[in-house]
Amino acid sequence: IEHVLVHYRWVIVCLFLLPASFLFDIYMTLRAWLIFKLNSAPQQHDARVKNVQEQVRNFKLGGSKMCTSRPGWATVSIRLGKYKKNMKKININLMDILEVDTERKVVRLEPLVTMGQVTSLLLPLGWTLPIVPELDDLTVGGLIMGTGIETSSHKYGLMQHVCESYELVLPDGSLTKCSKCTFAIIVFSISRTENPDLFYSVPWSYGTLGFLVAAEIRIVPSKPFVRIKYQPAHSAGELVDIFTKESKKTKENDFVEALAYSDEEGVVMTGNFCDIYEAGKLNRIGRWYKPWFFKHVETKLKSNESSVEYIPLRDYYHRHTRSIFWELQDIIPFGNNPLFRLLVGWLMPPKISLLKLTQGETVKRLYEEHHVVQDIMVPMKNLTKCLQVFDQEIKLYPLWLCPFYLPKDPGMLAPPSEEMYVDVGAYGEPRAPDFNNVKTIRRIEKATKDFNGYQMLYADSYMTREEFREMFDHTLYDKVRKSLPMCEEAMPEIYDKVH
Ligand SMILES: Cc1cc2nc3c(=O)[nH]c(=O)nc-3n(C[C@H](O)[C@H](O)[C@H](O)COP(=O)(O)OP(=O)(O)OC[C@H]3O[C@@H](n4cnc5c(N)ncnc54)[C@H](O)[C@@H]3O)c2cc1C
Ligand SMILES: NC(=O)C1=CN([C@@H]2O[C@H](COP(=O)(O)OP(=O)(O)OC[C@H]3O[C@@H](n4cnc5c(N)ncnc54)[C@H](OP(=O)(O)O)[C@@H]3O)[C@@H](O)[C@H]2O)C=CC1
Ligand SMILES: CC(C)=CCC[C@@H](C)[C@H]1CC[C@@]2(C)C3=C(CC[C@]12C)[C@@]1(C)CC[C@H](O)C(C)(C)[C@@H]1CC3
Repeated sequence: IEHVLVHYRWVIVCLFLLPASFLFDIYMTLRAWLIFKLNSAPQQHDARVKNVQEQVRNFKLGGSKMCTSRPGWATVSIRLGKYKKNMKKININLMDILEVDTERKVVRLEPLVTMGQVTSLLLPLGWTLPIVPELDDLTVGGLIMGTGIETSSHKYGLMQHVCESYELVLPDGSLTKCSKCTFAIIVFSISRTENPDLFYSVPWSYGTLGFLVAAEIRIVPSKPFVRIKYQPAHSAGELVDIFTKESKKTKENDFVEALAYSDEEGVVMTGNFCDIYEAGKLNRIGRWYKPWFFKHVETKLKSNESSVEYIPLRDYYHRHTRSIFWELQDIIPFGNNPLFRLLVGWLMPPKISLLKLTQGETVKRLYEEHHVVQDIMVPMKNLTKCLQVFDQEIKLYPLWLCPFYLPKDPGMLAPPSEEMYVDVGAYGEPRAPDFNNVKTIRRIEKATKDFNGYQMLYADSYMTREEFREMFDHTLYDKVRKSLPMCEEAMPEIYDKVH
């Protein structure tokens, strides 16, 4: 049965999930279109927020705590969110783009707006978010309460570093706005002044301080294409050298990313916005019949020379969406076959939420035992050692390498000094002979802590509460939880949601 479930999962996926994903997308597109034509989103926002406040005010203290009502299967994470079972679920039905203000260079978004929605709206206007995490279905709320990273992060940092303000319904039902500025502004019905402590403790808080109802995120001008340069490397030293050097060029490179295909080979990609492309070098990698991006990049290893291509901006942002990084090859083994792409490619990828909903206990257990999904964020100077640990412990390729700048802001991440970090992402089936899910991941978590690094918390974490508190600085978080009325009684702690 296990063999059939794993090797023939594609039958269910191709016959049922792909058409279902397609119908769901049509529904969402029609809905967004209708809302914009009726121009109703901004007017309905205040009423919807009042509804969230009412639900929170109706919560009775004692025993259970509060979380959002978003079902576990709908989220972009490995978790099913079992903690939600016994909690009071607050329905946050806020999924619209409220305002695009090109003068102040900010966009005001509701928490269920997805990255796919943002790029289809902003790019035609010539604007973009400084950081656009690449999976279409990632939401603003999840990326702010968790974290978000992209290949422009070497310039801008993480999602939290490009946010201007958050509007939250607090555990006592009051509405507040917080931002990093220290001067007081009173906006509409929002009665409190800006609260920088709250602002800095929201990222990585996983919805344990209150409910996000809107956020202002910076926007930057965009251009229609990305000029991308592929630099193949044929030793680990060369890969780390080129990657480190390119990540430091924050002015010259708009995007930096690398894929390591083995312990000795990888390709570093640097990208720049541009208005026009050279004839014959345009590659619309987002088209349904094109090869999966990571397979396309792998072909660059055949040569020692670097090469250049032009990719439409939206195709670039969502370059890993069609193959769900490299996860889809395990689910539909022939998904990258040219004939399959030509005939069925336009239905791809299946929605992650539908895959989760239909996966069943056995597949879930098999994934838990024989699959790794981890993103580890370490200082760039420790990258070589980190790659060695990954090779020894899990031997899983490709690895995703994404640089990001980490300032020394207050909050959960307290790096010893501000510096360039790198996110090392491992997604797939490990080939290390001694792999044991819990033991191996615990060893990787320990190494991460020794490197002054952080584990991304959408994935499985096996740290004890003490280890978790050593990795993430809870000083400000604890202070804010104490100061917010009813917070400690009504909201769970981060650890209780993510461990
Ligand atoms: C509040 C608001 C104000 C705007 N103001 C201007 C303006 O002043 N000048 C200007 O040139 N453009 C403005 N736009 C952007 C405008 O939506 C785009 O130009 C858009 O692409 C219009 O073309 P369309 O109606 O054919 O697009 P559509 O096909 O209707 O939309 C394009 C994509 O945008 C997304 N989308 C559209 N509306 C919404 C919404 N309300 N919530 C969430 N997602 C949505 C959808 O995902 C869709 O796929 C504004 C958008 C909004 C939401
Ligand atoms: N490139 C990248 O940066 C990528 C990032 N990710 C990760 O994926 C996750 C995002 O996935 P997504 O499905 O969008 O989010 P989720 O629904 O998984 O939400 C993540 C957390 O944010 C909380 N949250 C979400 N919305 C609100 C809100 N309005 N108010 C209060 N709390 C809220 C949730 O709380 P609750 O538990 O109460 O529901 C949950 O704990 C992030 O953790 C991100 O780090 C994944 C892939 C790529
Ligand atoms: C920081 C970055 C770039 C993170 C990328 C993370 C992705 C690779 C993760 C996020 C959600 C994720 C864990 C998921 C899966 C693969 C890896 C994903 C896509 C899959 C699709 C694997 C197959 C599983 O049966 C199941 C459907 C449950 C999950 C769903 C979530």
